Amino acid sequence: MKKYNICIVGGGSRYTPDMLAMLCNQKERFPIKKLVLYDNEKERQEKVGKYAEILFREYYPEIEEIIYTTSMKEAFQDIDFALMQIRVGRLKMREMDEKIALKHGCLGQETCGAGGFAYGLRSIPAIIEIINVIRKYSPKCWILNYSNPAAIVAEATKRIFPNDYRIINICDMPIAILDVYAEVLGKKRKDLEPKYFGLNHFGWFTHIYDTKTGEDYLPKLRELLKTPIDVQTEPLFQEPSWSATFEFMSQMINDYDEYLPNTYLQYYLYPHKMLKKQNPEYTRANEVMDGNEKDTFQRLDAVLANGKLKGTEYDIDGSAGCHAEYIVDLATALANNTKEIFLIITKNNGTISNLDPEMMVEVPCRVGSNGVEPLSVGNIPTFYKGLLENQYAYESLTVDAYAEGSKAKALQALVLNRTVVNTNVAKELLEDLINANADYWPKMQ
Ligand SMILES: NC(=O)c1ccc[n+]([C@@H]2O[C@H](COP(=O)([O-])OP(=O)(O)OC[C@H]3O[C@@H](n4cnc5c(N)ncnc54)[C@H](O)[C@@H]3O)[C@@H](O)[C@H]2O)c1
Ligand SMILES: O=P(O)(O)OC[C@H]1O[C@H](O[C@H]2[C@H](O)[C@@H](O)[C@@H](O)O[C@@H]2CO)[C@H](O)[C@@H](O)[C@@H]1O
Ligand SMILES: [Mn+2]
Repeated sequence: MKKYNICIVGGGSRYTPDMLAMLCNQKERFPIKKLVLYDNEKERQEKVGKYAEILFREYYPEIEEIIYTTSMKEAFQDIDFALMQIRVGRLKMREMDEKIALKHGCLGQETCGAGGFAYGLRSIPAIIEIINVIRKYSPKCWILNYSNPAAIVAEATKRIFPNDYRIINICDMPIAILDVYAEVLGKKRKDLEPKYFGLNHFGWFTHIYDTKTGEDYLPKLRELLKTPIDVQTEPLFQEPSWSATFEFMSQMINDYDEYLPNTYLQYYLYPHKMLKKQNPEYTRANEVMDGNEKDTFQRLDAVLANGKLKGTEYDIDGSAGCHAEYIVDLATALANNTKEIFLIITKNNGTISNLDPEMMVEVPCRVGSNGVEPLSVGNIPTFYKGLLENQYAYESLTVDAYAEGSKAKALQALVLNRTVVNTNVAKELLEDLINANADYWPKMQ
């Protein structure tokens, strides 16, 4: 079986250690020859890189090469797959995004509203630069991007690299949702085939079919979910903010009599309610910094001190599968032309017939060695069409604001966002965001 050279871009991410463990557990179906970790922060990359060396020595001794580096030139030579998970400005800037929005009475969230807008304008230039360098050294490598805000990143990559079908933007939220609901149904995610339409973090499941019998479980699920659920075995439910998010699904399902919304719609359909739940002094970024990020790097320190994982509490033998396996599923579909179906962010081109062909929509796509092939959705009803056109106009204007360095377009984008709306608020918010992002954003006038 062919062995692949893979590069994790944002190799210092808090997700990387679990992703590496997952790659070790998946080596039979996705063998790796060379592993490269690339990050622009040396200290962080070194820590994860040293962890990778210990992990692979114990669980993947057959690997031929491990490189961790802050040099793009070194990182991107002869790569088959680049997995992109960068967070420009790290969690410190996420905290700024969330708190600045809240200061102006708007929702403070990583990818939605003013937070997602600010994050998008930081991500775009970094991602474009990285893709240009990858293409110089590995012209045919598959670039699997899940750096956020994926909707805005996807709109930018479509515009700058219009013919590059090897750039694929994907999000794991629908996968996490299906994992949770498969458990509610007493099934496995792979028993289910979803029909879905929307934009990233802004979409709806319309059917959830049994892959064998064709039965549509969505009506049954909607009934079950009208009462809040608690899926203790699901790791996400151990985090109060995620269990609250899933609990809130029942309100959305009770209020709307069709489909199954993506969890992120809570922010757009109930912005005032969500705003009231937020603490302007301690946001989700603080929870992640004090929780998952801290725990992850403490775990790495312990492994580096022990020099091993096997026989310690950090042993990965028998560890449960994780959502990140979808990346290997996707990579194997591309490499082996399996034609499996994934929800991907891709150019509409008539897939949703009554929406702009230019929109970057999130829809089921067949995936094979020639890339992604969206599956027809047809016309969508007026309510969804209106919401999606409004949200896409916001996303598109955000990319215009980047491309033209235009404050006017930035203001229009913010006003269109359902979590901002008010022009005077948007003007003040924009000034604060421009000042906070001076090191990252293009100059705007
Ligand atoms: N789409 C999805 O489904 C999904 C799911 C989870 C996380 N994410 C995204 O993955 C990314 C990583 O999240 P995280 O919480 O692990 O963040 P993190 O801060 O732990 O890690 C991000 C890493 O990116 C590095 N980085 C920042 N700018 C860079 C650049 N220009 N070049 C190279 N490296 C750079 C940072 O130094 C850091 O080590 C984020 O964009 C997050 O939103 C996406
Ligand atoms: O607030 P965070 O940083 O914990 O989460 C933000 C991300 O949330 C989604 O990702 C989930 C993912 O769906 C789930 O499978 C599991 O891996 O946890 C992730 C969050 O930790 C969302 O899809 C991402 O885009 C967000 O960045
Ligand atoms: Mn996502």
